[in-house]
Amino acid sequence: MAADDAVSRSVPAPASSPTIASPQVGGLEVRSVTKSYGRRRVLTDVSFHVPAGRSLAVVGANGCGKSTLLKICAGLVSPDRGTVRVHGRLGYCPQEMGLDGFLTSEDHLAWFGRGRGLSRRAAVAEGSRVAAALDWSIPRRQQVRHLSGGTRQKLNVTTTMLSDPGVVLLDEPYQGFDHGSYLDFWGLVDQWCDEGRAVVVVTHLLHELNRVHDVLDLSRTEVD
Ligand SMILES: Nc1ncnc2c1ncn2[C@@H]1O[C@H](COP(=O)(O)OP(=O)(O)OP(=O)(O)O)[C@@H](O)[C@H]1O
Repeated sequence: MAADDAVSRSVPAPASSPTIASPQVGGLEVRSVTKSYGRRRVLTDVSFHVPAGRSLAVVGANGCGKSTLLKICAGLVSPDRGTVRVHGRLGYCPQEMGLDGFLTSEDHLAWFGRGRGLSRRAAVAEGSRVAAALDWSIPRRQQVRHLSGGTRQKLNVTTTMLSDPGVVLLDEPYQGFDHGSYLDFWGLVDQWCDEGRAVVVVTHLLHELNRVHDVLDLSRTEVD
């Protein structure tokens, strides 16, 4: 594989301190990414750049490759060609939630927080701040399988932010949110940009495109 074809990402050293760090400044550069599944070409020569403090919405018809593109950016799927460069720590909020129904929300925060060296108490405190911004008060003992779908999705977003990512990848993250939480979510995107993060949101909601800085329409593969 030629150097230019490799997926490269900068991986930060593990946090040595359990204290809460200041927000990461991040950026994402995608160049000429092409991907097929078998004979089916899903992405052709996709390029874009999300600098620190900017947000990008990825839109397009069902099956045009939005989730595949995000998985490539997250390093979960390899492109056939092209490069992805991630500056800063990466946070990925997948469409299929990686939650364990028999654990509580606090267990999840402690679990994800360990990746950054946070104590359970610090992880719950930090997670509670994100949750509060989504108008959610984290229940102490309820197992995740007993939460509503929208509430599980809030936990999905909250755990994503526990790594204090510089680059935030969100795949239709507001599914099941009530209207107020949905508006809160877009307010959070603004806040994350103000903090210097680079934010990518896969969305079908075209009337919200004025909430982001840039739009990548995979049906056309151009950045407006
Ligand atoms: N692991 C896989 N193996 C084979 N085909 C796949 C795989 N993952 C996705 N596909 C196919 O690739 C195409 C793009 O899928 P993808 O999920 O990226 O689209 P999408 O734009 O996110 O769709 P949606 O808007 O419905 O969520 C689809 O035709 C899908 O069936």
